[in-house]
This record gives sequence, structure tokens and C-alpha cells, in this order.
Amino acid sequence: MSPPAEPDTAEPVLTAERAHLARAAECLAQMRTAASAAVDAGVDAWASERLGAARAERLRALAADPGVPPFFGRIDRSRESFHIGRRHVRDAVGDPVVIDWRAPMSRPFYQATAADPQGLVRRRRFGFADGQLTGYEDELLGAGQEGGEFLRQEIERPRSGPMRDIVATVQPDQDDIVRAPLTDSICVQGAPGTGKTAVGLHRAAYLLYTHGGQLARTGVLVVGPNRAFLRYIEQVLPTLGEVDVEQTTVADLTARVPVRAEDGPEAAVLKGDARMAEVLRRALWGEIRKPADSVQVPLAGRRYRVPVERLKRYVDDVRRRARADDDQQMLHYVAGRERLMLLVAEDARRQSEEAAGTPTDAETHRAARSAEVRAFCDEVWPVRDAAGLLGDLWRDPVRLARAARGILDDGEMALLHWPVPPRSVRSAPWTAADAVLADELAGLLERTPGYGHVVVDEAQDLSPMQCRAVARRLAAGSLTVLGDLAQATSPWSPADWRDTLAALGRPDTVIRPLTRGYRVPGEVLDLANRLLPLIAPDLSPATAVRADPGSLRVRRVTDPDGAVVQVVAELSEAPGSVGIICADAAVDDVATALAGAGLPAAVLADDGAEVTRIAVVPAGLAHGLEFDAVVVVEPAAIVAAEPRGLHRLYVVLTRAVSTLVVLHREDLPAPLADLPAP
Ligand SMILES: Nc1ncnc2c1ncn2[C@@H]1O[C@H](COP(=O)(O)OP(=O)(O)OP(=O)(O)O)[C@@H](O)[C@H]1O
Repeated sequence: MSPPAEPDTAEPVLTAERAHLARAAECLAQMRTAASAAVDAGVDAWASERLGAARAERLRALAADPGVPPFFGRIDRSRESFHIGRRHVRDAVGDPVVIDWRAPMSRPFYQATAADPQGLVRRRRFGFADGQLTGYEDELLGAGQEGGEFLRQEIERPRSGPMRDIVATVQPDQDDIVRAPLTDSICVQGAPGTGKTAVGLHRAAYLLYTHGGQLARTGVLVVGPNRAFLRYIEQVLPTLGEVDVEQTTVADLTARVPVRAEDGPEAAVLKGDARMAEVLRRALWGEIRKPADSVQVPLAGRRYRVPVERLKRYVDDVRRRARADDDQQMLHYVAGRERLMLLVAEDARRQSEEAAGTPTDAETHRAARSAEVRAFCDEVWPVRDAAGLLGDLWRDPVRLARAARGILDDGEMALLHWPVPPRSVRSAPWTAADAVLADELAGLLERTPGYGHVVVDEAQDLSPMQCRAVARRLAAGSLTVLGDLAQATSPWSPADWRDTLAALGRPDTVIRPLTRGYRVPGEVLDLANRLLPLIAPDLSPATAVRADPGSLRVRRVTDPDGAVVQVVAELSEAPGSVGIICADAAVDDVATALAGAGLPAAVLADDGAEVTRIAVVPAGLAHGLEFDAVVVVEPAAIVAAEPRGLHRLYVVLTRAVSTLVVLHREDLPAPLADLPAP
């Protein structure tokens, strides 16, 4: 690194760079003016509308966030230099002023090292405060110098709200994943804080830039574990200039029934089991009956009898096409009914033509919709909806047994049964797992529109049926799967990524590890890593990129609430966020204690409300979040609260960027028990 701030050498550089910053801001403003002045005159109304939409899109992409400077870095080759920013900026004659970070030309900024400078003599990273350029770090790669201080400062910059992008400091191993080809599905197994979420979001932005045309049509979907998490990450893609990515949870994706009840653990596991897919498939196709009678089809003023043997053949033909495994090839149930109606009407048309009639297409279609043909289909291929059919299965043991014979045993079937029949489908005691099953049925009834690329985060916690719900949204597209088996807390969590990838319909996906931990200081990571031999013996522990001897404090206390108040009061004096993480059942007590002491802490809920600077976090919602300082209250209670409590504790202990304080009255869980006294 070149000397950071010798005034005599730094000042001229800063002056020149500030001038370039001002020029880039001006050019960006001109590009925005030009885009808004463009006339929306297409050759017709549709073309005008499309032009208008494209212009609006460009304008939104150009809308500079005042806090986001037009560039963050620069690369120098022997004879030329380029500034790198979140989006491309050019001057009035079209010459580049800033290169988009995703352009191939920007790649050496992320990949070059002192050992392999890739033609760069210098890499420069800029520091900003309140939109002003305040400093820079040079790495003279050609001369074998490499920095790292900037990365450290960037990670430790206090957090005050939602997650930030890492576009200025993406590291080479992360960049490889971000820039992998669109056709590649990738599964990133990464320890806590290795940047999985950041990498997944930057990959979405990279793919949209590189394959804009294709993905604008099919879209990109980001799936996260809950709304609190989505709220936390939702600003990253817009700051990268991508405003059209859909970000959702599996629960929202599959909201087919109003969820008003909770399954017991056994029922939840069963409902998430991949065997349920076959039960549901059988249940739906079991609705189809053999035709018992001929049908009289009215066509062009006459009636034609279609005999039962031919009706049977039509039903069989349609059923066969509906059996295709591939969702894209398969004839879905609703379309199958339509097809059957048409086959019956076409039979009548052939009879008419044999008798020298000439029925038109319109008349044939009318015949297909006639009351007679409908009544026949209602009998043999009834109209069904997902919630209605699922409710029938849960209400009627005979019907369930017919669908589940040889797949589920009697005890399992009993777990699914509603002992009290609900008054209506809407008022039934639907659970979250039921919603996923209803979505599976909806996917058999009609084709689910697919995205060109899906990023699925915290994927280690998806049940096989949830994986199938995600896979249905994938069409022919590719996947980025992000997760950590050591952080798997759901009862169906797999021991091997292969299970998840198979359920996601992409069994051959390459697994790429990320092992350098950016978030958590070494001392804190060492503490959490003590749990690894028990929770994920096959995973190698991550190595922290930062060490900070003062970052970990473990204290035995007699009055945990009082201690929380005291620690939070102290931590909240420093800038940055503070998370107080405790067992879900203890949240109210902790929040009351903090409120009583006048500390402005809000309880984090799964309702999508913004994460506040000081937040009381139920351990169950801690996945994926981070805070500058974290107070973990009573680890033993967090472990005792659930079957995979040690995994949960591992998640909780790895949320801190700068400081972790562990407060306990009870003994610490065994792997942490022999810690040296503070
Ligand atoms: N290259 C980087 N430069 C700067 N900060 C980084 C980099 N990579 C990761 N980080 C920071 O490290 C933290 C952790 O990143 P992220 O949340 O993406 O990790 P994760 O692997 O998804 O973690 P978890 O498994 O706990 O959910 C974030 O604050 C992120 O901004």
C-alpha cells in the first residue's frame, strides 16, 4: 500500500480525483436529462408504450442515490486508467468516464493480485464520507504491493440500517462466483459471514447486466428465509442499479391458503417430505373417472353421439401426456380438461364431416363448451382447486388412504388428519407446510411461470417440498443456492447438499465453498467454531480475515436482565447497530427490561418492519442478520428451546461484526464451558 495520507503527495491526488468525481456526477446528470428528454414516439401505441417503459427503466437505473458516489475504484495499466463504479457513465461524445463494475474490463479490479497483477500497475480504492471523497488506498500491484486496510475499514464501518453492497471490495474467490456464466447453477457452502448473501445479490446484478435482454423477459427471483431478512437485504440490489428483481420468501411464494395454525414437529417434517409430492399427484389424478356413458354433442344444429369406448380412449390419451415428468412438457390438469373437451367436440366434427357437414372451428369450439360436454367432463375430469382438494384429503381418511397407500403408513396418515372438520376451506386450520403442499397441487393444476435465474438464500433450511416450490419457479433457468449446513436449524435440514440440490431439480449443481470469514473477528469465530465438531463434523472451520482481541466478552451474571441493560447502555454509546439475541420465549422480558431503563430497543418481528439500530432479536429470526455489537443472552436457554439448538447457537454467536458479549446465569453449553474467565 502506498503511504495513505502524506499531505504533500495525497493532496494533489485527491484534488485530481475530486475533479474527476465532479465530472462524472455532471455527465451522469446529463445522461439523465437526455434520457428524460427522449421522445416516446414509437410507430404505434404499443411501441410507444414499450419505449416509455424502457425510458422509465433507464431513468430509474440512472437515478443517482445522493449517498452513492459515481465511482469507488480505479485501475491503472501502463498507459491508460479507468475508474470503476456502480454503473457506466459516459461524456457528451460517448467516451467512458466510469466503467460499470460488471463490464469485462473491470474484472482485473477484482481479480488482480501482487502475484498475478493481470496487467495492472496500480489498483486504487476510494474512501467517502457523506458523499465526499476523503481518502484512497493504492496497491502498486506491478511492484508486488497489496493492501487490505481498506477492506478492513469497509467491513468495520458502523452499520445503521439495512445491508450494504460490497461492490468496492468483492474478493477474488467471491468474484469467481459472482461472474459465473448464467448457464451454471452454483451451490455456495459458506461459513457465517463469508459473504454468501452479498455474493448472491451481486451475482443477480451481474447476470442482469450481462444477460439483460434474456433476463428482462424471464426475470430474476431472490428467495430469503423470512421477511425480516428480506427487509434487511432489500436495498442492496437497488443501490447496484437493479430495481426489478423480485425478492420474496418461500412463505409468500406459496401463499395459497391463509395460514392460521402451526404443525407439531412430526407433522411438519412429514408435510415437508418429498413423498408428499407423489401422494398429491395420485390424489389429483385420482379425481379422474372412467367414462360410463356416451355423450350427445350438439354441433352446428345437430347432435352427434360419441360412444363410451372412444371417450375412454380420449381420457387415456390426455392422462398419458399429463404424466410427463418435466413440468415444462407436462400437460397440466386444467389444460388436460380443456384438451378432453376439444377431443370430444372434434369427434363430433369428424362425424359431421363424414356426413358431408362442414362445421367451422368456431362451431367446434362452441361444441366443446356446450353444457353436454361440460357435464361429461364434470363427471370424469372434475374442476378442482388446490385448497379444496388438500382440504378433502385432510378431512377424509378414506380419500387420503387411497392417495397415500404404499407411500405413508397409518401413523403418518393419522398425523395429517383434521379431527374436527372445518366449516369452510378458508376457515380451516391451515399451516405453513400446508401452503407449500397446496402450491404443489397448484403446480399440477396449472403451469407455474418460471424465472430465468433464482437465488435462494439460507437454503440449508428448506424442506424437500419447499425446494420443489422453488424449482417450479425455475423453468429452464439456473440457480444460485446459498447456505451453510452448520447453520441448519429446521427439523428436515439435510446432512448433504446433494439432497437439497436433487429436490431443487438440479442434482448436478457444483458446490463451491467460501471459507474466509469477513464479518466475524477471529476470537468470536474461534468460540463459535467450538460447536462445529458436534453440529457439522464434515465441514472445515472458516478462517477470519480480521482479528480483534477485545471483540469477545463472556460474563457469568446473577441478574441477566440487569446485566443486559448495563451492557446495552454501554454498547449503544458507540456508533453502529446493537442486536440483543435471546431465546424466543425470553424476548418480552428482555425488551421490558430495556424499555424500563429508557433504552430505545424494538423487538424484531417477522413482519418486514425495518431492523432498528438497537434490536431485540428472537434467536429464531437471527439467520442472515448482523450487528456491529451483539449481546447473546443465556446460551443454554437458546440451545434448550429446540431440537437443533446447538445449530441455532452457532447462528447466534456469528452475528457480530465488532463485539460479542455473552451473558449467562446458567452453565454454558458443554463445548463452550471451559472458556477462560474474562
Ligand atoms: N468482500 C467483502 N468486502 C467487504 N465486506 C464484505 C465482503 N464480503 C463479505 N463482507 C461483509 O461481511 C458480512 C457478511 O456477509 P454476508 O451476510 O453476505 O455473509 P453470509 O455468508 O451470507 O453470512 P451468514 O451465513 O451469516 O448469513 C457483511 O457485512 C458483508 O458486507
